[in-house]
Amino acid sequence: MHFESELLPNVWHISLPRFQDKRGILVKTFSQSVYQKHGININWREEFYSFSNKDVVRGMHFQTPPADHFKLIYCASGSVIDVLLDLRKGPGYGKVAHVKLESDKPSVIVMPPGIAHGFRSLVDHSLMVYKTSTEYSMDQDAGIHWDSFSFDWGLDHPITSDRDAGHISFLDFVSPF
Ligand SMILES: Cc1cn([C@H]2C[C@H](O)[C@@H](COP(=O)(O)OP(=O)(O)O[C@H]3O[C@H](C)C(=O)[C@H](O)[C@H]3O)O2)c(=O)[nH]c1=O
Repeated sequence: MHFESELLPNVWHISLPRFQDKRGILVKTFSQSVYQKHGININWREEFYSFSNKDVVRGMHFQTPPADHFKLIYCASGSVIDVLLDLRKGPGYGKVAHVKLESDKPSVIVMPPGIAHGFRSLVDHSLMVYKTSTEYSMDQDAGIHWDSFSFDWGLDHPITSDRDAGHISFLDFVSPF
């Protein structure tokens, strides 16, 4: 595992080893000792996954305190443009980072509380896997409208949930982080 870079302060992009042979492929996504060496020592409490078809946009999601959490994500199949919006008060507030996640070149993103996360699927059946450091809390499940901050998703009419279409604009957001 190679800790590539900090996409935003304390947001890690980690490239993963990918072992291929005539049977197929094996990818290791998490190793406690390797992560601990880089100061990432999280008690992951939940894991879940989603499939998304081409031009689906999910996000921008985050959990507010006291359910705010660290989040680990990776694309196990397909490819997405992953987008991160910094909601933490301070000089980095509003900064955006994005990176292509694809199963052919596997990598993981680990983000701390205060980062809104979303992605655009580039193909059908993109499989996104998540770990979080808190258990899901519907009352603290919040979002910012995907098209309300400075990022070009490359399309005007993505497939979104009604809920995501109704999130507040980033301009109206007041950060609790
Ligand atoms: C995450 C979660 C969701 N749900 C329910 C809530 C909704 O009724 C339904 C779908 O949830 P949502 O529309 O929030 O799913 P996504 O839009 O795929 O959200 C996910 O993708 C974006 C990009 C993220 O970063 C979020 O962390 C992640 O939750 O599952 C639960 O009951 N438990 C859970 O832990």
